[in-house]
Amino acid sequence: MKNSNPLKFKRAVIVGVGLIGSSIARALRERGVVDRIVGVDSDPEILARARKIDVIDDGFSDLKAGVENVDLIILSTPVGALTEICTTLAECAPDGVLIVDVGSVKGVVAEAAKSLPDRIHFVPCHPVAGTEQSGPEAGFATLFENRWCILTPLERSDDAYLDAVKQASVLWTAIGAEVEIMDAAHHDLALAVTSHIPHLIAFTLVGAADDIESVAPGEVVKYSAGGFRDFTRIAASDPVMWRDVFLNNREAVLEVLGRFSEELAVMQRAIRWGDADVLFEAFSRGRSLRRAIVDAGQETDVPNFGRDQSGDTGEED
Ligand SMILES: NC(=O)C1=CN([C@@H]2O[C@H](COP(=O)(O)OP(=O)(O)OC[C@H]3O[C@@H](n4cnc5c(N)ncnc54)[C@H](O)[C@@H]3O)[C@@H](O)[C@H]2O)C=CC1
Ligand SMILES: O=C(O)C(=O)Cc1ccc(O)cc1
Repeated sequence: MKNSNPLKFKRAVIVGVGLIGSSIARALRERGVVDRIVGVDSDPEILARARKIDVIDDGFSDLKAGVENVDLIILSTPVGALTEICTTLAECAPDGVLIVDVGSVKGVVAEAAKSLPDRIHFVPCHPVAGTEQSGPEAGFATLFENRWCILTPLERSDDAYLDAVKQASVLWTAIGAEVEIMDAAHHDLALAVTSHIPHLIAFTLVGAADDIESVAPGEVVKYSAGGFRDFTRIAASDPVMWRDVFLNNREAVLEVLGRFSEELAVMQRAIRWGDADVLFEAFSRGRSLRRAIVDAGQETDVPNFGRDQSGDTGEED
């Protein structure tokens, strides 16, 4: 089933037809990269919904049935499901097939991929693009445009595998992403800083505000200011997906959390003792980093960011 043209696949299967899976399906279709897209999902209702909006041509609850005759497999389930999926694919994936995943953690994916024989080419990937929403209706074709996709190739150096890494890279480029290659451990530490801990802080802050809400009923919602609203958007992210991220990136997250707690203690002390310089210095660093991100064009401009009511993006020109 090997496809000689990296930009044209005959039949792709999306395993997990949610936000990311459906966004990839839409993007692949729009760019003419695949002829036919089938979906596999453990939830039959998701398959029915995805078919209704034409994200997939056909749907299967059974992974074995779904991967028949495919030349591209895209795994877009929560990361906790990947080990079992790989065990199944080891038996039933067609020879020479390219597999990519989209998981937010990569060390665990490399472990899961160890069950696969070398006749199957799995290239772990992480598109660093998304929203707080879930499900097939939430996806959109432009999600990956001008966003990074990090590839963390397995420790294989045979030609067939190196070719698969190139194909994966071309695939992401074809749907608008910029590709970077790094090792899985580095990825997991970097993303703990830039994504996992920020989500943990948002979940914790919003949870704490909800507790305080019971002291002053209605006030958290009534007086929620822009900053808090931004946190609530992030805290609205899928609980299954994020449970799996924290269960599977424990070491890196705990390392970064330790550093964060130290910084928080410094701020606590500065506030207690009225240390204006420490506070000013810390807040200035925050502003500079934000400017660097905006200048690099990495600020997301996706719908439903909860900013449309006031029209205020909180952005400086
Ligand atoms: N949401 C985001 O912003 C981003 C998510 N990711 C990664 O993408 C993956 C998917 O996330 P979303 O699309 O947001 O989730 P989602 O909840 O929208 O979709 C996940 C789908 O997988 C299905 N599923 C769960 N277990 C399954 C199994 N064993 N077999 C088949 N289907 C199964 C669910 O029924 C659901 O339809 C996760 O691994 C996440 O870490 C990566 C980048 C961004
Ligand atoms: O919605 C947001 O702010 C995100 O940060 C989306 C996101 C979630 C998980 C990822 O692995 C990558 C991107």
